[in-house]
Amino acid sequence: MRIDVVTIFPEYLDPLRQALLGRAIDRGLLTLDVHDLRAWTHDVHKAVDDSPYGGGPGMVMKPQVWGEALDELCASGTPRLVVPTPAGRPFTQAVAREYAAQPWLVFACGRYEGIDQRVLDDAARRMPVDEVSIGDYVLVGGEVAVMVMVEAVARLLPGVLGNPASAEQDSFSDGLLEGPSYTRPEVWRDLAVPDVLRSGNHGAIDRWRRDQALARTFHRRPDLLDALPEGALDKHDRAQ
Ligand SMILES: O=C(OCc1ccccc1)c1cn[nH]c1
Repeated sequence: MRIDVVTIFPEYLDPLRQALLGRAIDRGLLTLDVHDLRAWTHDVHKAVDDSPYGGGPGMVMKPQVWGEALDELCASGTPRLVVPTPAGRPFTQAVAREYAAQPWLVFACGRYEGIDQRVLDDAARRMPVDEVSIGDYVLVGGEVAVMVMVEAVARLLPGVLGNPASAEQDSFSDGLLEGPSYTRPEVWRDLAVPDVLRSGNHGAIDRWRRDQALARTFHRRPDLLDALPEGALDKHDRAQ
């Protein structure tokens, strides 16, 4: 997978080159190229923003600079353009799986009040464009949202995670939240590990884990229960 990121703060994306993701990049499992948007300005001040038509607070990112950047970066093919914004469709594990199947993603990091809408409208004439939200809050720029999405996507790529099973058993992969996890010691500050997990009875362990996931989902994210496909919950589940 090829990933390009366009931003006025390229160094903000440096953490993606650390640890597991950094090793995946070094191994060529994905490429990550980060571009400074100001490289496509032509004025001495390298201006990337201007006042909003219709008035209002803040500034809007100029269309000309973004247009030239995307023209150059997307000249050799048709990537999917992903634009983080509070006004986007929700980024979920399902979207991460969708993106993990893409050969080429280009992320556009907005700052200020955002990017002139015509940049996205023009880009949509020649590539798929997704305006995506990672949550219902407002950041200062898209860079942190891009790091969230790149991490969620990259960990799904073959070979990135040591144990592929952990991507399959993700939270959300069966539509439920993950239950609690434990490791040694058996008792810590007088808190004991639930007996069933040390019983060696894997049927009982699987049942207990599912019950814990159901209870946690019911209490913290009842919306996820409503979204479960028909028949996802068996008789025992419903009895919880
Ligand atoms: O703040 C976000 O993106 C940065 C951004 C982009 C455009 C204008 C303002 C801020 C964001 C919040 N949830 N998902 C994305």
